Amino acid sequence: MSVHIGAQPGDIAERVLLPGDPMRAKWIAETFLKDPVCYTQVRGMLGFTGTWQGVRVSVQGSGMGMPSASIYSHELINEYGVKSLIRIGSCGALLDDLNLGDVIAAIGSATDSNMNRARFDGLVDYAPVADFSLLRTAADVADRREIALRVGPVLAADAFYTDRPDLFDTLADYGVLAVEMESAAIYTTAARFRAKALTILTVSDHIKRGEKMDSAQREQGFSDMVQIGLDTIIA
Ligand SMILES: O=P(O)(O)O[C@H]1O[C@H](CO)[C@@H](O)[C@H]1O
Ligand SMILES: O=c1cc[nH]c(=O)[nH]1
Repeated sequence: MSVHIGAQPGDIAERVLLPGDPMRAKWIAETFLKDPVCYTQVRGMLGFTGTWQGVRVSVQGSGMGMPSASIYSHELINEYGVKSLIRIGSCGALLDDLNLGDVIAAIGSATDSNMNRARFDGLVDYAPVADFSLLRTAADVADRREIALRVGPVLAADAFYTDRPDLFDTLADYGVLAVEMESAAIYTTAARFRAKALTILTVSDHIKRGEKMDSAQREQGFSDMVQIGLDTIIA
């Protein structure tokens, strides 16, 4: 058992989906995995292992924000031997041509977090990026499933409630698709410890238009994202 995950060695698969919400982890495990077993309830951050098309896959809640996501990705890789992580998250769209329910793969992750500035003494603006093989597989899977997948950069923000919404317009000018709160930390941790990571997101809110998903849209949109994530992680 690690500090934040109550699993024994071998309980967690080498391939892990990482939703922020532990209840989404439960829903994914119960809806998609065969024979899911809950291996941790520490802090209510649920984790499950089952199989998808005969391959062992785990689904682990990672919480909200980069400190939390860093803890779970660090322990999964370093204490449980996890090799591939795919974040399965919700996001707020910044571009006009994105709509609720659209699915995004984050090729890179700009961030206002200070974590990487501290790592590099403020001397380098490290660029957290997706693993290319996972990204290419996700694009192929989405094509095969006839799900439109928008690939581009996102912002991993420290604050959900921001005092600087004007920065979203500037980021949109630079082609940043959406805002969420974990991808930069997961990409950085995976790079540091030689694991593969990808972030797939469903647009749950439109920042400029003030739109929000209702529960039915959320479920259908999240199903598309989860199926891309599962097919990608077992490839
Ligand atoms: O839906 P999840 O995966 O939690 O992701 C998004 O939702 C949370 C904010 O509501 C943040 O964690 C953000 O990144
Ligand atoms: O971080 C997030 C996630 C969903 N929606 C947002 O507006 N922000």
